[in-house]
Amino acid sequence: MSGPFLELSQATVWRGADVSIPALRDLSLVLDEGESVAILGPNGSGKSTLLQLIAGSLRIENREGSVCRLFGEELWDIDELRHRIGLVMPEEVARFYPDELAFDVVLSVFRGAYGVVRGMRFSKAEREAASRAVDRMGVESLIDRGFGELSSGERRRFLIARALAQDPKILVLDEPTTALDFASAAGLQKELRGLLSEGRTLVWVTHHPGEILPEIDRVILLRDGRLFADGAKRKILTPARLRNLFGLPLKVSWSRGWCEVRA
Ligand SMILES: Nc1ncnc2c1ncn2[C@@H]1O[C@H](COP(=O)(O)OP(=O)(O)OP(=O)(O)O)[C@@H](O)[C@H]1O
Repeated sequence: MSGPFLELSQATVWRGADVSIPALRDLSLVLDEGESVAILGPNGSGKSTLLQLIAGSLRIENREGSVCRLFGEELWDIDELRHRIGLVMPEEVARFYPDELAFDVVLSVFRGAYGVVRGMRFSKAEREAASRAVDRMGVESLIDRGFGELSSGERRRFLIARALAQDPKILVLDEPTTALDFASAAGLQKELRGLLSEGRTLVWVTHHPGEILPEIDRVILLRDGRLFADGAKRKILTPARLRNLFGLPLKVSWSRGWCEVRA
């Protein structure tokens, strides 16, 4: 372990002007570098909001006793943070023009931009780092294709390559296997296990407990923007707790570190 990269204490986050309920409420949580974690919860429970807090792109309500520290700092430089934390969110796909070259999508991370990099200069080191990340995700044959021409799974791989190009130690993934077919999801899981074995830390939001990799032991459950449970997955993912969380009876079984949940 190398110390906390996120420290939240009584953190509340409001999103949107006309809302009466915060997206996260009084959340207290510590995430340590070296400890990967899966985050689960019903729709609207605040999972993506928490990821954006981790990536430094949202702020908490300024209240006495409320704290949000990233790498021990309450003020951070977003460019520096991007080198340390790679964020992949499904809605990023829509931020790129369909005719953007897939390789340019990867390069855009070095300028904190979403595409439109034609005309920008990149150093040899940046191009090489982008190529390494693309190779890593197995999409090198597609680099000259338009981003909009790619399948969902291919686009997802390019977005992960984009996040990896800056070699972050922490990778934050919002539902990375959504819309992927069985083989693509399994292939991506294999790549992500490889990243874990290199000592990277994954923060993985998922709707499916069955996707939680055996290497990831800690599970955080959110409900209505609050912390519902946090701990070792075998203690947390029990039928009683999941019934409480999702409001329906569920069966839970385990096999070699994988969890299966059925209605
Ligand atoms: N840009 C926004 N403006 C206003 N409210 C928002 C915005 N984004 C999210 N919210 C609200 O914040 C709350 C938490 O949303 P969030 O996206 O974090 O939940 P989630 O657990 O990731 O949901 P899902 O599983 O559906 O992706 C929800 O009530 C949502 O409506």
